[in-house]
Amino acid sequence: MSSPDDALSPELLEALRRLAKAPVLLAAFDFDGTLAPFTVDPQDSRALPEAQEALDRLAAMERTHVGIISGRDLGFLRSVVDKDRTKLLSGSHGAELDLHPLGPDAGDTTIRLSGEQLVALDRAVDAVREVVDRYPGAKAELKPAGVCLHTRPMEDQSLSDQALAEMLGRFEALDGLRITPGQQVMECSVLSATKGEGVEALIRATGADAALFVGDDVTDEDGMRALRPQDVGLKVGDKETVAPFRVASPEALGRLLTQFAQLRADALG
Ligand SMILES: O=P(O)(O)OC[C@H]1O[C@H](O[C@H]2O[C@H](CO)[C@@H](O)[C@H](O)[C@H]2O)[C@H](O)[C@@H](O)[C@@H]1O
Repeated sequence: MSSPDDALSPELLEALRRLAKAPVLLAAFDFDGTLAPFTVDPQDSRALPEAQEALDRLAAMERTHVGIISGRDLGFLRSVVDKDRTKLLSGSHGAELDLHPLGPDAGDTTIRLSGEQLVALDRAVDAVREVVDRYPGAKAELKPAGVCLHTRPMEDQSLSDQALAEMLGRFEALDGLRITPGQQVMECSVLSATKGEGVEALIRATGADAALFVGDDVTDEDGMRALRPQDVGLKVGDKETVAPFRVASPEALGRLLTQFAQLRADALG
């Protein structure tokens, strides 16, 4: 069903029509807040059915690659958004790559931490656990190269802000961490990869003539900045962005993707 805030501007429609005609196309997406609305428990998060259907449809088309570039790890992405194993995956904010649709020699990247990085990660995990103990409702999420403090389950907004600020201070006092504030989350990684590297890796691996990248958060801006002049950046929501286009919500994106999949199908004939 369409909604009044869905009407695509003529400029966005024109950009999508142009992208749909690319000889080789990459359509790449952030996950949380973009394909999937936020949930209190990160494990419950799923792409909206309309968005998932459009991604699956696009990924089945010739000369069309679908990528997911997320802060989530590859295990989560495989089991939740790539069940049919047709998508290119960049996990852990660009640190992990799974390029299986391109064949076995496409150049996957897995995380191997040095002794020093493992020590830094242990210290970060301890710091998160200490903050979780002090703030009822706060939760830890462990990842292959990092750890997050989640405060969405906390009822008191000012306590949530306080927990996030305290977590930031604790991370800043430790060595070897890249800190990424997010949406009611404070995350750190012992690796320095960004979503810019994720976008570049997928463009390089697919040889895409043109790419679409869609994201909602601060970390997605690295991906937006990695786009080339012929590519299109699309922001979900109202946060600051370098992207030239916006949609209001994951729901609006799902509807746009249905239209975009049809444009691509028509262009491929
Ligand atoms: O790069 P993304 O795909 O956007 O992942 C960024 C982080 O998203 C997740 O946290 C966010 O979504 C949760 C589920 O909706 C929500 O509870 C939380 O408040 C959000 O910040 C995820 O849990 C993190 O690991 C990702 O790094």
